This record gives sequence, structure tokens and C-alpha cells, in this order.
Amino acid sequence: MAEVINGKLVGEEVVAKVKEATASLLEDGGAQPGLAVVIVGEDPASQVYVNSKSRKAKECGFHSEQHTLPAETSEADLLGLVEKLNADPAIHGILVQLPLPAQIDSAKVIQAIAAEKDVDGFNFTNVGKIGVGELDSAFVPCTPAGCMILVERVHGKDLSGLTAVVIGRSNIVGKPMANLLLAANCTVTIAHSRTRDLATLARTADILVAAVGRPEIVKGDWVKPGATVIDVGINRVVSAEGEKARLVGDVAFAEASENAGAITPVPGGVGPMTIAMLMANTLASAYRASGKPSPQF
Ligand SMILES: Nc1nc(=O)c2c([nH]1)NC[C@@H]1CN(c3ccc(C(=O)N[C@@H](CCC(=O)O)C(=O)O)cc3)C=[N+]21
Repeated sequence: MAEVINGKLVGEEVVAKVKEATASLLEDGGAQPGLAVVIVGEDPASQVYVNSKSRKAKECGFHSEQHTLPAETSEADLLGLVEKLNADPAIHGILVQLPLPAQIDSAKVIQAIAAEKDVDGFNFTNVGKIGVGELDSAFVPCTPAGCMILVERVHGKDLSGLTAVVIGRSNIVGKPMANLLLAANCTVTIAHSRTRDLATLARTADILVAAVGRPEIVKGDWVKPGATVIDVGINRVVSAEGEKARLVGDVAFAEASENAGAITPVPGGVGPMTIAMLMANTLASAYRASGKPSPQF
């Protein structure tokens, strides 16, 4: 039976370190870390995530701003706000919550965020640095960064020679996750919707990362006995008519736990780590702005 990797607990440990490092930055006369979170429209799930990000930022002792814009906001107006935040010395991290409404080109907005304030790590500069293994001065996207901390809790820092399979090739999880696993000396395969016989491939993985956005697609017999399973999925499903929606991952948790050596639950696994690493990235940005090397987590 698998060890359940408690992302909520690990996330709280990271946040506790961020709080401490924030306090010592302020004691040394450094700037108070500032995080601005922008949300456009009223998507309920986005509201949940944005509220928890703002709350966590305040808990860390940050200056925290939340900008809520109406769903019909123009691309020009949103870009105008991003420019303002780019120039604001009280702000070290800018996050524009995705997805954005159809009238706005997300790619344009993401690239408009100053690279040194791009705490999502989605900007070309940060993606390029991760692509060439230049991790120290980049912002690593929050979810992959959080996943790596959970993997390291099980395997330690050196993953040399382990086989990793990442299912999903998104710019915000799959691809950066594969790069981080490669940088940690795994042998990495990225699977996707066109991959043939996904189950056979998944069974080769010592570390299996599911980031496809399809509820419980990874079955128990896809998991190599003893493997570490990292479930990035956040799917709201309603099984019976009128039943309250529940959150499930991309992994069929119960059956996968039969084979896995360690597995992350949903909720309580990768999600809280995403929030924690956003705090860590914002802190790192404030340290850099104060000319100090940022603490490692
Ligand atoms: N620019 C941008 N950056 C993001 O990082 C970003 C985004 N847009 N858009 C949406 C996704 C999703 N995301 C999550 C954050 C926290 C939880 C989280 O805390 N989940 C809890 C459950 C919370 C709940 O009840 O839904 C858990 O898994 O335990 C989940 C998902 C960040 N995202």
C-alpha cells in the first residue's frame, strides 16, 4: 500500500520558511515582498485559487494586492494594468490568473509581465532558462517546482537513473516538469494524447507524473510496483445526479495506491504546493530586488 505524500503538510513547511525569510529580509532593511494577483471575470474555481493565493501572501507577511476585473475587460486595459504593476516598486510578483476570457490573447498578456516579476515562470525568458538548465536565476513554474519537492521527499535530491514518465505536455506543467526531472538526471519520456499504448509506457516509470486534465485516467495497472505517482489533476466531477461536485485527480487514487510506493492525493497533494511555491517565487523576487541571493526551498 502506498505512502501518501502529504502536500498540504510539505506546503505548510515551505510557507513557514518563506515567512521566516520574509521577516529576516525586512530586518535587514530589504523591501517587503509584494504580490499582485489579477483575475478577469467570475470563474468560481479561479476565485477559489486567487483568494487562497492572496490569503497565503498576507500570511507570509507580504504586501498583497488582488485586482478583480470584469469579464468584458479589453486586452488593452489588462495590458495597461500589467504595465502599471511592472513599474510598481512595491510589487515583486505578478500573476494573471488563467484562463482569460476569449477576447484577450493570454500569450500576449503572459509575455507582457516583466520577466523579473513573472512568478508563474511562464514568460519566454524563464521558460528559456529552464530549457537550458539555468535554474538559479529563473522562476520555475509553481506546480512543477512543487512536484519536484514532493518527489525529493521520497527519493532525495539526486534522481540519477530513475525512469520518469510525464503524461501531458502543457507549457505550464508537462514541459517544465520534464525539464526539471531531466536536470535531476532522470531518463524522461513525455507522453501525450497521440502516444500509443500509454499504459505500457506508464508502467516503465519509477516516477509517474499525471498532468492531463482527465479525471482518473491513470488506472492501477498503469503503475509500476513501488513507483512514485504525482497527480497534478484538479478535476471537479459529479458522479450522481445533483450530488455536490468533488475534486478528483488524473489518477484513480485507490487502485493506483495498490501498486504505488508513494502517491499524492487530490486534494491535499500538488495543489497546496502550487500555492506555496508561488510564495517562494515572490520571496525570491524580493530578495533579488534587494540584491540578495534568494533562499532555497
Ligand atoms: N496564472 C496562473 N497561475 C496558476 O498557478 C494557476 C492559474 N493561472 N490558473 C489555474 C491553475 C490552478 N491552480 C491551482 C492552485 C491551487 C490549487 C489548490 O490549492 N488545490 C487544493 C484544493 C482547492 C480546491 O478546493 O479546489 C488541493 O489540491 O488540495 C489548485 C489549483 C493554479 N493555477
